[in-house]
Amino acid sequence: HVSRRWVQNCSGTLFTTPIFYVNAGPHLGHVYSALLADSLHRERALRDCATRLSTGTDEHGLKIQQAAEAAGKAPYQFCSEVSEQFRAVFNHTLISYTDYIRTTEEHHKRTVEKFWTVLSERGYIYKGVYEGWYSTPDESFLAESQVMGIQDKQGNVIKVSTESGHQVHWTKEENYMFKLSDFRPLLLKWLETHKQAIYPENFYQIVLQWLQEDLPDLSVSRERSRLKWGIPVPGDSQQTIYVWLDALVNYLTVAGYPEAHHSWWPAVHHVVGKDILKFHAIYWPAFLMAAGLAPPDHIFVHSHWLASGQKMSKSLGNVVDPMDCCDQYTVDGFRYFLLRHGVPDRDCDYYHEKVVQLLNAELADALGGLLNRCCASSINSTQSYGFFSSSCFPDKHNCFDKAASARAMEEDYQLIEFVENLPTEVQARYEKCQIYKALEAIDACVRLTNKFFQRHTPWKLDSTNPVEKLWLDTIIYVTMECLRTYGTLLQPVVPSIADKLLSRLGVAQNERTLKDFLFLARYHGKYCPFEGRELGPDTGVLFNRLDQNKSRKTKDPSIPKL
Ligand SMILES: Nc1ncnc2c1ncn2[C@@H]1O[C@H](COP(=O)(O)OP(=O)(O)OP(=O)(O)O)[C@@H](O)[C@H]1O
Repeated sequence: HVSRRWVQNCSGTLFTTPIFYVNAGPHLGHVYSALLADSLHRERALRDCATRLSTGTDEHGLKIQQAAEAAGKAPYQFCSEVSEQFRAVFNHTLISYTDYIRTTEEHHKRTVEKFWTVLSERGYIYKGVYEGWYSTPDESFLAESQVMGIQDKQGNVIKVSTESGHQVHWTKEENYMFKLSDFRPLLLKWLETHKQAIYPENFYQIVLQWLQEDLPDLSVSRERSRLKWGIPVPGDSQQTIYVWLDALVNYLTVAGYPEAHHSWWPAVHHVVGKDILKFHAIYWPAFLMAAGLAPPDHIFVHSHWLASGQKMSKSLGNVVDPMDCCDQYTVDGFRYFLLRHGVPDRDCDYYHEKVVQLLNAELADALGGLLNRCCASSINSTQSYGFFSSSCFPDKHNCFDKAASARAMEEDYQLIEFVENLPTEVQARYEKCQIYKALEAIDACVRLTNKFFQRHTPWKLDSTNPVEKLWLDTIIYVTMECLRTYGTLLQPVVPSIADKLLSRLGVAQNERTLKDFLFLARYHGKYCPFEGRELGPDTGVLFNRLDQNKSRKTKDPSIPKL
């Protein structure tokens, strides 16, 4: 049975978002990463599994040092202000984080120092002279194969990173190096034996490809004279720990390393954008192996939101403000759109018309319309959950039950089969971080339920006739059971809408988990606590239709303010 399977599979999981670099405020892309992790975390909680969600801010490095200088602020004050902006946006968009970490916190510094010391004591760090190309915006040294020459606006030939396009400069300095080159065989073995470690599959293949290429040792410190805003190397105050090593260790800080991480490590699921795949899928597992720890269980990678065909990014300045989106579409509407339309394995274009069209079709018309119809007092005169009649809807597998009064049709049996399987399908989609597919499956069922309602034209049934009343009550009960399933499954994505829907159906807070979820109990000859229950009092619209032109006019920056 479905619910038994869930309990068996249940173990504690720590979901993480990337920690966000505070050289500028949050945009839609950051919220998307956080939302994916948030709904994975909420879905686990719905199955009564132990789960945590961590997010936070990455606050060291040259870019922050420079951004703070430009803003005329002390680095820590600058970081605190931007970190608070991220926290405010995550609170507003209902990201249910359990841990919010800042890399400037003392306990994180201690974890990084400890982690560095372990790497050093195990012989994976040595001092060397590094000479090569350096990209300040990317905080990375690059091999010759990773740079190319282009002409700048003045016609001078400059070198840029082939991956990010940022200018690079020839740099020579004494650094601590990490023996990354030692780890190629171990990383390959890990990926061979953990084919689901990096998901979706196309990113797994990309990482395998990288491992066929040159894997030089990695510089993991910078001269303190150049980079002051960072954690000093233990025992060498002239060097600062590389910001990426510092940032990645945040996951261990949250897990409680070095004393208390065992109950959460390696049951970790990182959600990351594809731009930081190499750091998470090569450097991070190698650091962990060097420290004698296992790599994380899963790395879920997602692609980018584009604005007019280009990656939405703070350096390009083409970002969409998540707060504006929440104003226009409501928080739940915005969450639904990003998770329903965002496909992790390929980039997605973001534009207003698409959001309005999707939300009107799926949340307002299909889901909201269905709820309205079965709660309308013209059809549901007793304002209740309905009653099930097995003579109208006999058990398909029990031929003795088939009575002359049976009204259910073949398509109705198909509907209940689809809805019955929906929780399992949704769970399978979540396990692969295919939330858009989970939502697609729910939407397909919502549409089938609308058809069921339409097919039987309950508004034509005479409720004063006892025989017709039995069938009318059954139609309402079946529709409500379907809606209860959708409301329960939608909680990780649209928590407020799901709450409104379930409250309207009279489903109590403690009846909303998936642990003992049973669909259509009465059809299976079991007791159903919801049958005949009075509906909740909130008759408000589930999701108001959006006006395509209106929202656009108020938010289009090309329209000058009067
Ligand atoms: N356009 C985007 N689409 C989806 N996710 C994004 C996008 N931009 C950023 N992210 C998420 O936020 C993380 C951190 O991004 P970052 O802070 O580097 O933002 P950015 O706007 O890309 O900055 P920069 O322009 O300086 O590279 C990414 O790894 C990814 O998880």
